[in-house]
Amino acid sequence: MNLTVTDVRLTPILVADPPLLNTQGVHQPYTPRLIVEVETADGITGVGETYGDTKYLELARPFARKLVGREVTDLNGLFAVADEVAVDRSRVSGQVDVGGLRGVQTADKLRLSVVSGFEVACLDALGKALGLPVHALLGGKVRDAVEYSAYLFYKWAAHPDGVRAEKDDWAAAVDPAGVVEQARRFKETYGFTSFKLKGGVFPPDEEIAAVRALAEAFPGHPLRLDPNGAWSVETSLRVARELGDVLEYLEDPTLGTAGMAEVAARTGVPLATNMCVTTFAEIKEAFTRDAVQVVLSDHHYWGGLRNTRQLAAICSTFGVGVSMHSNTHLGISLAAMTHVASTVPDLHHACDSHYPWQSEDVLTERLTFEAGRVAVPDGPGLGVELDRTRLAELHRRWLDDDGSHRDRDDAAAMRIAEPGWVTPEVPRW
Ligand SMILES: O=C([O-])[C@@H](O)[C@@H](O)[C@H](O)[C@@H](O)C(=O)[O-]
Ligand SMILES: [Mg+2]
Repeated sequence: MNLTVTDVRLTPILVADPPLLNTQGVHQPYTPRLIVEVETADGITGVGETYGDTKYLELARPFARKLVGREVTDLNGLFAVADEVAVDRSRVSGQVDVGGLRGVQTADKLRLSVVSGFEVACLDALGKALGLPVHALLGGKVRDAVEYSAYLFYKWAAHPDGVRAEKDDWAAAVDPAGVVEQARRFKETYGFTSFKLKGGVFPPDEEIAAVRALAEAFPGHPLRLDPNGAWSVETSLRVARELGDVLEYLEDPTLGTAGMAEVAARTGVPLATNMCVTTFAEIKEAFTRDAVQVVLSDHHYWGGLRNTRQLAAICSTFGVGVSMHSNTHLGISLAAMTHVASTVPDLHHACDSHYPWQSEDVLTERLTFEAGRVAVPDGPGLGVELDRTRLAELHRRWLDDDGSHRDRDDAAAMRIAEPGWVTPEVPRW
C-alpha cells in the first residue's frame, strides 16, 4: 500500500445561502467554501472541506504544495507544515471577525482552519485505503447516530430585490409566529427535538417573546438562544431571569470571558460559547473563572477531528460540557462532524448544524436526519462521495463571481437593504 500524497486539489466554490439574519447583518446569497482533495500514489482520493474566504485560500495553496510527497498517515506532521505557512499580519485581529462570529482571529487559528480541511481529507483517504470508517481511525464510535438541534434563524422571505440569488422555499421569520412556524417545519422534516434560535437581531424583548412562543409550542423541548455577544452583562442577566425556566443554555449572551464569567456567577442558566473559547490558549482563563459551562467545538477552527477529541477530553476533565458549533457547511463537513461526535463519550447536547439551510451540496447523495439524528457512516473513510459535476458547477460560480461573494460579509449584504448599515457596536443592547 503506497500512502504517499501525489496530488492535492483545492476547489473554491460558492454555495447558495438564504437571507438569514444575525447581529452583524444578513447572509449573502452565496457563501464561499473550499473543497480539498488529497490523492495517494495508489490513486485513492480523500476529501475535506473548510472555510473558503480569501484568507483561508491564501494559506491553503502553499500548504497544499508542501503536502505532496508526505504520507496521509502523517497527521501530526500537518501542524508542522502549517507552521511553515506565513500568515499575512493584516489577517490577524483580536476582534470577532466580520461575519464569522467565531471569536478571535489569530494566525494559529487561521492555520488550524486550513489544517482541518487537509486532516479530514487525509483521514478519508486513509480510511478508504484500509477499508475502515473515519470513526474507527479515531478510536471507534460510542454511538451509532449523532443528535443535532434545529438551527432557527430570523429570516427574510427573499434576498433583496435585484440581487442575484437562488430561490429558497422557507418563509420569512421575523416574529414569534414565524419562528414557531420555522421550528415546526424543522421538526416535521428532520425530527429535531431541540431548537436553537440565532438571536442578537431584534431587541431582547422580541427574542424573549420568540423563545417563550417556542416553549409554548414545543413544551419540554430543549431551547437555546444565541445573540453572538450582542448583549451587556445586565441585559444577559435579565434575559436569563426571564427565560431561565425554559432554556437548556444561553449561548454567548455577552462578549468576552470577563463578561461571561460575570453573567455565569449571577445566574443558574448554563452558558455555552463558540466565541470566547475558540482556541486552546483561551481555555485556562475561561475554565478557571467558570465563565462557560458548555464549549461548542468546531473541528474547522480547532484544527481537525483529533484536536476536537483533545478539546473534549479537556472539557470533560474540568466538568465542562461539550457540543458542536456550526457555520455554513456542506455534507463533507457534516460527515466529519458526525464521525468525531460519535467518538466523544461526554456529548450531552445536540450538535448545531446549518446543513438544512444549504440546498446545494457537492455529494452524490445528501446526508439525512432521521429523528433529528445523522446515522454514523460505516463505509470506508467519511462514507461520502464527491459529485464532480456539481463541484465543477459551484466552482464555475466562484470563478464567475466579481469578488463580492468570495469573502463572507454579512454587513455588506445588509447594506443593500439598509444603506448606511455598519456592523453594530457591542454590546448592542
Ligand atoms: O451563520 C451565522 O449567521 C451564525 O451566526 C454564525 O456566523 C455563527 O458562527 C454561529 O452559527 C454561532 O453559533 O455563533
Ligand atoms: Mg454561537
